[in-house]
Amino acid sequence: MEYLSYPKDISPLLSQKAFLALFHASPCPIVLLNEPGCILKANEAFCAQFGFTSTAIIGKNLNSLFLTDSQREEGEHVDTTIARGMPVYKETIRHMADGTPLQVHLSAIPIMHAGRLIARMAVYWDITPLRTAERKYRDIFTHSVEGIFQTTPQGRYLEANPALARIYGYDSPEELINDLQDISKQLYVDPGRRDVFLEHMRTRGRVSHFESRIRRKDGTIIWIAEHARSVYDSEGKPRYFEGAVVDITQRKHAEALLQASEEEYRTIFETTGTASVILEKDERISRANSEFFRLTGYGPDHISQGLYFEDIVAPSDRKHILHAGTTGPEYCLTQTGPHELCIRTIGGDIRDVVVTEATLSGSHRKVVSLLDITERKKAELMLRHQAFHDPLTNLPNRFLLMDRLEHAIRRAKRGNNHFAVLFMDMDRFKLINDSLGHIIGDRLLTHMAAKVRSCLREEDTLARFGGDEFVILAEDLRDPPQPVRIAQRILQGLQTPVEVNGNTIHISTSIGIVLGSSRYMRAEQIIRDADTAMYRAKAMGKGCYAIFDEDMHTMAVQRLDIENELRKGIKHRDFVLYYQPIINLTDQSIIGFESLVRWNHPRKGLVGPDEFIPIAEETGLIVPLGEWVLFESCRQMNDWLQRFPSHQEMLIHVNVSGIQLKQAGFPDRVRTCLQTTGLPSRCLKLEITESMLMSLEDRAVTILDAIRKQHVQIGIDDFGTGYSSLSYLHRFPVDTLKIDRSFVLGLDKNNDNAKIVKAIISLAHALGLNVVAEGIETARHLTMLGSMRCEYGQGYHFSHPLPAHQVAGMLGRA
Ligand SMILES: Nc1nc2c(ncn2[C@@H]2O[C@@H]3COP(=O)(O)O[C@H]4[C@@H](O)[C@H](n5cnc6c(=O)[nH]c(N)nc65)O[C@@H]4COP(=O)(O)O[C@H]3[C@H]2O)c(=O)[nH]1
Repeated sequence: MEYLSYPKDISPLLSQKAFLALFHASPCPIVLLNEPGCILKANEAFCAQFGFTSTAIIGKNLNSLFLTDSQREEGEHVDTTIARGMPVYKETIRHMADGTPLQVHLSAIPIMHAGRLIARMAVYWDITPLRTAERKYRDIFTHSVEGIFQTTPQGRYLEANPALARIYGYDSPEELINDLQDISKQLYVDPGRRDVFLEHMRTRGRVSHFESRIRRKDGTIIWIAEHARSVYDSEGKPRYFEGAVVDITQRKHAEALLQASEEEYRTIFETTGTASVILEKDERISRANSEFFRLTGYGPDHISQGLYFEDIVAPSDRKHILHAGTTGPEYCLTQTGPHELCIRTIGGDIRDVVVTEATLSGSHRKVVSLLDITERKKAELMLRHQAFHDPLTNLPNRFLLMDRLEHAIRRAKRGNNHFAVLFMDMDRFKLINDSLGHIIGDRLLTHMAAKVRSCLREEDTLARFGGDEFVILAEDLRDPPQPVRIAQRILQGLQTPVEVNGNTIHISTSIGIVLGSSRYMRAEQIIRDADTAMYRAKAMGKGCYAIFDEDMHTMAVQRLDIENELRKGIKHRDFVLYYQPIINLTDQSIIGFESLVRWNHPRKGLVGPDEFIPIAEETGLIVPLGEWVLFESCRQMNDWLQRFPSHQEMLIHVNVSGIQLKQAGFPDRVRTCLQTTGLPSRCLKLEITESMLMSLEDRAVTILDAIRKQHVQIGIDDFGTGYSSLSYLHRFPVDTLKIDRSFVLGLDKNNDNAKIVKAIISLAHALGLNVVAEGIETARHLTMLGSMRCEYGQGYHFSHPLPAHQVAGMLGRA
């Protein structure tokens, strides 16, 4: 304490100018006290700090001035220490003049002279802000939710706050500091992670967002993010690292989930098979999948340069999207839910797509999917076309024509349409088709279609109605003769022969014309009348036209009546069978009977088959009627066989229509009939007309084979009238030829007929068939046929067709 060893009296010091200047200029509050502790001097800083005036405190005892009762003891302790010549340095509380406590650092220094205390000096330093700040930062350190640490570069903890202990699973920071001796090994899960941390510290002096997996005290693994910096010593060497730690495990889990869902979403987005895009609020495409790029030809570059949904919509469909914003190219899809749209690819191709939109939740963005249905649309169009067009000629078919006709009728009823229907049937088409083959037949139909089309106006409908039938619907006619002029043009146009595969073929058609009138309610009625007129035209000769008139109408009505009555007749079984014997021409014995149906009409009496069989065939009623005839014939023949045992070899010839033959399962029905009636199959012969047989073509062979397998015989009826070539005969599995009665009746008058009959008989024999001659009316017929070696015959010369009971009498006598 030499520097404070002053002369015995302090007064000289107090009067030294230099001391006083220094005393007063000091920013630290200082008081100079005499030995009893009374204030000799107080500097300005003291007065200012504690709120005293210098004059008011000079001479006052400092302890009495400053200390509260509770501080008396402390004051005495300081005094005692000072009295022993020892300085006192301590933090304590001193109160200002107004009583406000201040935290101060007190330096109480004895001033000695010759080993004796002569004065003392007290220096105060207000440390209230310092301690407040310290407390504040300590609080932050202690209560922070982030872990705060100081570690040595070697990997030991110097400091850790409670939050860090909590994050790492320790009960207290102290436990953490004691336990974690080597951060590198004990804390980080991934080997080398601490090295990365140290490398950052070395090169940059800090880390931020340094994310690592760490092992907690209980072994569980969590994710943390560290922010830390190096603190260096005066030589620039790192003294320690300090920083903060945040537990980011939940965020990492959330991120992982998000990433997984993002992955899932991306996979779905990419593999959905549908072109998909994400549209921003302004309809800009911000993302697209590879299917979109494949469909549209656009690529990722177009997206990044700014591609709007409108850019891919075909101009024709842009009206379906609506200008939605006021600034920028903002467009939005106007429809929600799946809807069809045409898009234009980068190459300019137009494709049909089904658009489906979904708004992404919580945003204005949308996912728009475009399902390419171009091929499906094409297929639909094709199917629609096929459904309404004939594949051979590409003309409208029956359905389309009927639809247009219904429409024409409705317009006519409103009074703004005069129309006509022309029904055409190619003459002799069947003959040509059968003799020259289908390919040529098809070529002729195509030729006819083109020829007729060229005779019509653009707006007229020409339809292929089926087979060789064509129908024209001519609308908005100016005058009644116009359809006639159309018919004449067609007939004239067809006069030029057609060259097909080296064949020169003359074709013609018969045309039935119906003028549209208000009495027609339905398209079928018009077609029916046009068909009737066409038959009239055919009857007039080939290449004619006929206009449907009232007579025809009457006939058509009569025909309709017959159809209705026939229906009833079948229901009521108003039919009877007559039987005409078939004779062995050599010994004139009866070898069997042909069953011939008659209609026992309630008003007209017995009606012959020519009057109703054609109508039954047209309407399909021949099927139930024919079934009855077959059953009744077999039943009757079996009855005779039972009653007349000497006639065991008799056959029953039953006429079968081609319509019946075409019915699925006809051979099975024959078998059932034989089983039900008990007639032996060898006693049944089915007669099919030559023309029916030809129309069945190859199918006939299969059906007849199935019938013959049951040992039922087959005969060709009306042979010679069906335009068939004799050379076709060998193709059909038949047993008998029946020469049409027109040839037999003319035998004695026409030498040509005799030649034909002779040729037919020889051919039949050559093919192993037997022959039945129909229509033997005279003994001369019989003689001639005998000389031609015809085995069998039937006709009025032997017997008219007879009712069953008369046949029984005949058999009884024979
Ligand atoms: N001028 C003349 N005619 C003779 C003579 N002998 C027989 N006839 C007639 O010639 C027809 C022979 O029958 P079809 O050629 O099978 O011709 C039959 C056959 O094609 C058809 N038909 C008759 N019954 C049936 C049947 O049950 N089903 C089918 N699908 N058609 C039948 O009706 C046609 C006509 O039968 P019908 O009027 O009974 O006429 C019978 C018969 O009465 C004769 O010496 N001179």
